[in-house]
Amino acid sequence: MSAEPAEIRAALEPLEGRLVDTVVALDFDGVLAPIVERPEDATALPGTTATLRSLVERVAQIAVVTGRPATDAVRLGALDTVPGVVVLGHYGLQRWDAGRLDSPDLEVGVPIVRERAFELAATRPGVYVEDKGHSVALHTRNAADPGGVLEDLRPHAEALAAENGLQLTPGRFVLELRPAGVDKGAALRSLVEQTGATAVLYAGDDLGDLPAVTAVRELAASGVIGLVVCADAEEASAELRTAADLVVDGPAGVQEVLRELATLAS
Ligand SMILES: O=P(O)(O)OC[C@H]1O[C@H](O[C@H]2O[C@H](CO)[C@@H](O)[C@H](O)[C@H]2O)[C@H](O)[C@@H](O)[C@@H]1O
Repeated sequence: MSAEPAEIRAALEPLEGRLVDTVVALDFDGVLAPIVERPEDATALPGTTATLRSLVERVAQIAVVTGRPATDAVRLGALDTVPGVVVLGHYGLQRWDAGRLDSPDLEVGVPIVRERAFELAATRPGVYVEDKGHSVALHTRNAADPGGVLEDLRPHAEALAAENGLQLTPGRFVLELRPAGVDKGAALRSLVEQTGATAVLYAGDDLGDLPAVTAVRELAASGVIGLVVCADAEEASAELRTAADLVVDGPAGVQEVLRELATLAS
């Protein structure tokens, strides 16, 4: 059940008077953009960029932290219309900032995995391969039995990841094969360190967001005020929902939180 406005206000209270020292980190799919059947059709909920613009100069940093390639999230979210926002793509592997993209070289295992992913999809109707350059995602949302096909694919994906030095990250009807050694938790810790922030708000919805939740809790031990928001929906991670301080109704609920945040004193 989504938080009432009074509950949102109460949760944000510890950030009153310290906006300027707060990092606001937001997942993209399911948090800024409603979930849709085809990844390429995702787009930020109307009002997102206006809401981000109203906040961006008042906080230490707004970052979109996503499993997408950074430039995909920028394009789908029109994030280049929000000066000051940074986008950490591929779970923190890439950084996009003011039109400049920092991205490492491709992992050697990725081309092999890509080829094999297309083979696995060819024999499973409805399975879609998202070629993300640095990673490969097998989507089952449009299969007749999305959960069943995901479980059928899982051991193949696990073996492929292990054989090619990659990491398997499951998500909402998706299995992602991606470079190991990066996650949203490490990305968030770096952001807080770089900005010297004393508070952090993180909003997520899926399994790939859990390392960021751990980071928020660990940062609290060193005095950084943390608030975790779960953008809820039928498919949101139950673990994330339980771990969150505030549960709101999908991207519309996240926008409500951000609008309320913008009313706080700096
Ligand atoms: O970290 P995120 O920004 O949440 O990205 C995670 C993955 O999201 C995308 O897939 C999900 O959204 C799709 C569009 O709504 C949906 O069709 C799919 O079922 C979801 O799993 C994206 O396609 C992946 O590349 C991201 O890694």
